[in-house]
Formats: sequence, structure tokens, C-alpha cells
Amino acid sequence: MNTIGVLALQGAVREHIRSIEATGAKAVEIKRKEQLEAIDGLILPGGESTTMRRLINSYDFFDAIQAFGKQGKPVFGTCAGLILMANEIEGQGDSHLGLMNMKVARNAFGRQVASFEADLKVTHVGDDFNAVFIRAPYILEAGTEVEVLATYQERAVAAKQGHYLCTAFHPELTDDNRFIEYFAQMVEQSKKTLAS
Ligand SMILES: NC(=O)CC[C@H](N)C(=O)O
Repeated sequence: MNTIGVLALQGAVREHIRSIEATGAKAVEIKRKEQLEAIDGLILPGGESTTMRRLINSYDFFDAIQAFGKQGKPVFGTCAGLILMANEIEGQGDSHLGLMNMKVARNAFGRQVASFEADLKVTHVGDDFNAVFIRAPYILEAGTEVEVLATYQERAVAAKQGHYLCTAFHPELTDDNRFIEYFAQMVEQSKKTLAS
């Protein structure tokens, strides 16, 4: 059975645990970096990216998460998690984990319309995915190795780069598990490749 962890320092952890379990995979809350050794894929949840980064540093997760990704193990960032994965953040000198070659903007849809839902066509996932946005970022620029999976109002809001996946929205907040199932398939695939 595949085991998928959710970084549980801050943010929407419990919802991800429920959606991972719905795919049939084992779900684990990750609170110590040593736990990364026992999982096959990692989710960086939504929340507040600067707070999460501060906690990543305090709990000494920074190098451990980068090393996890460099081993070829899949990482999926949602919302604040997408910001953590980008190698460039608009108006901010430093990025965070820098796993994906893309520039992102925070709170990109404005503070007034903080939250909204939209039905999106998502490559690999479906034509009618109900996406929940909460003070969401978006992807301003993406490198050629980054595959944009969905756009909203011509802005890129979901992307994949090899074994890295990210969404500006929160797939864990609906009962539609197709997005997490797609990630679970990526985890399954990488586990087979890493074992061979
Ligand atoms: N729902 C979310 O994860 C919001 C992300 C938040 N705007 C940030 O910058 O971290």
C-alpha cells in the first residue's frame, strides 16, 4: 500500500488526510522530518505560506523536503503549498523550497473576492472539476518543463513538472477525489520506478 504524508505544521491538514484515505492509500500527518523516510509522496497543504515557511525552518524540514523531492518522490502543493514549491515569488526577494520552475503571485485574485468556486477543465483529471479558491495565488510564468494543467480567466492555476504537482485551489475541500487520485497514481508510478 502506498503511504502519502501531509506536512502538518499549519493549514488544511485534516481535509487532505480524509481525501488521501478516500483513494485507498495510507495517510500520515508529518510532524517530524524523520517521518519523511516512511512515505511515498508528500502533500504541502494550504494555509499561510510565510507562516508555514517559518515552521519549516523551526522544525528543520527545509533540507529534508528538498531531499525528499530530489529522490524522485512526488510532492503536491495546494494553494500556500504551491507558493512554497515555486522558485520565484512576485515582489518577494526569496522563494521557499524552489522545487518547480515557475513564478507565482500571492493573493492574486484580490483580497475583495477572497474566495470563489469555478468549474475547470483540468488536464489528466476531468472537464468539470469544481475548484475552490481561497485567497489563492496563481502561476505568472512557467518554465518549458512545466505543464500547465488548468487555467482560470487565462491564469494558470494548476501545473505539473515531472513528479511535482501543484494547484492554486483546494481539491481537498470537495468530495470530488479525482485530483488526489491523479496524485496517488503519480505516487504509485514513482514507487514502481524507484523500486526497479
Ligand atoms: N488558502 C491558502 O492557502 C492561501 C495562501 C495564502 N494567500 C498565502 O499566501 O500563503
